[in-house]
Formats: sequence, C-alpha cells, structure tokens
Amino acid sequence: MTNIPGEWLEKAITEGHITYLEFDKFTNPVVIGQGGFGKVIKYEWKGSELTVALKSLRVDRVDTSIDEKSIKSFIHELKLLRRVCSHPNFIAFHGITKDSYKQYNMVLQYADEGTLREYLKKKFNHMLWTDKLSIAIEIAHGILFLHDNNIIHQDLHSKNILIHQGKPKIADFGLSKDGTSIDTSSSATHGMLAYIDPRCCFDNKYKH
Ligand SMILES: Nc1ncnc2c1ncn2[C@@H]1O[C@H](COP(=O)(O)OP(=O)(O)OP(=O)(O)O)[C@@H](O)[C@H]1O
Repeated sequence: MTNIPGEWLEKAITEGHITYLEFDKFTNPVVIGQGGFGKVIKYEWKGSELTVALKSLRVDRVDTSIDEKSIKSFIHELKLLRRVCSHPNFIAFHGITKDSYKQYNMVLQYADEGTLREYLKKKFNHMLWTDKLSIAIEIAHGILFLHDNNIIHQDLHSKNILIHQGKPKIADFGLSKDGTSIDTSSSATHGMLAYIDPRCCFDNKYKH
C-alpha cells in the first residue's frame, strides 16, 4: 500500500493546517455508532469542558486496497470538513488524534440528540410547526453555504444530519464532491434512494 494519504495527514499536521490533539486528553469513552470508516465514540475532552465524537479510521490490514480507499476517503472528508465547519449548521471539526491502536480519528463536535431521523421519531408529534420549519430553514442555510463553497454533498438524508441542542448540523462528507473538480463522464448516482432527486434517473447532468 502506498503511504501517500498517511503522509498527507502528517504533513498537514506539521504545517499547521490540521490541529493534532493528544489522545490522553479524551476520557469516558462510550460507543455511539458505527459508520463506513469504523466506530464513532463519544468522549469527554479533559480541560476543555467539551463532549466530542471521535470518528475512527479503522484500516483493513488484510485487504490493503480497502485500506488505501478508506484512507483517501477519510482525508477527502477531512478536507471538506475543514472548509465548512465554521458554519453553525455543520458539525464542528476540532482536529485529529491517534488512538491507542495508532489509528487516526477525527475529533468532532458531539451532537447531543443524535441523528435527525432519531430526533423526529421521538419528537415529531410534540413539535410545533415553527420548530419543524426552523430545522428545515437551517438545513437550507447549510446547503446554501455548501453550494457557495462549490461543494455538493451527494448523500444528504436524515441520518447524515445530526441534532445538537435542537439545531441541525450537516455531517458526513464521505460522498461529497468539490464542484470545481467534478467528473461529468461518470454515470453513477450517489446517495440514499428516497432522497435522490428523481431527475437523476433520467438526466446525466443532475447526477453530480
Ligand atoms: N458528531 C456526532 N455526534 C453524535 N453522534 C454521531 C456523530 N457522528 C456520528 N454519530 C453517530 O454515529 C453513527 C455513525 O456515523 P458515521 O458518520 O460514521 O456513519 P454513517 O453516516 O452511518 O455511515 P457512513 O460513514 O458509511 O456514511 C451516526 O449514525 C450517528 O448516530
């Protein structure tokens, strides 16, 4: 396996583009989810009074092609996160750390009410229309900000929007594209079927 993606991370840390955080600052781990890269674990961040979610990159030591693919995808997500995480409708990105298995982890803001899907399941019948409308408007603000930054999410659905203190935070840029470097020759449609624009089924130009 080429180590270029790993080197990119080390270089980005050394040059100060990404903050490196010492792993021993994170205490009280609780597993909260499992994604494509690996586990998502909640920690308390000693000294900062913050609760964070560490999203780990578990590499496959047997199938090195998966290994390289996931590192590239992890870095891709990191690069996009860095560009948008200052906006209030995105999960904040604090930096990266290496856990006790020497695996990289993204250190993210912890969303205290889980995914939008779980949140609506629990609360929908008791919510005011104004609260529902305000969530929809804030998601639209986030998407507008993404598009203003030439990023297309490509996998926007209720499990990739997290809720923190009642506010929506767009997350998970694994499938997102930088609009300035889109490969228009590809005919693949991305995302969760129920959330894909129906026009993608009929017209190639909507697929990206
Ligand atoms: N910042 C966070 N705060 C709170 N919970 C989170 C956070 N990030 C992820 N989670 C939880 O962990 C689960 C897995 O998240 P993750 O983003 O890794 O994967 P996914 O979106 O389910 O899958 P994939 O990465 O394959 O698209 C989420 O569904 C959510 O419940």
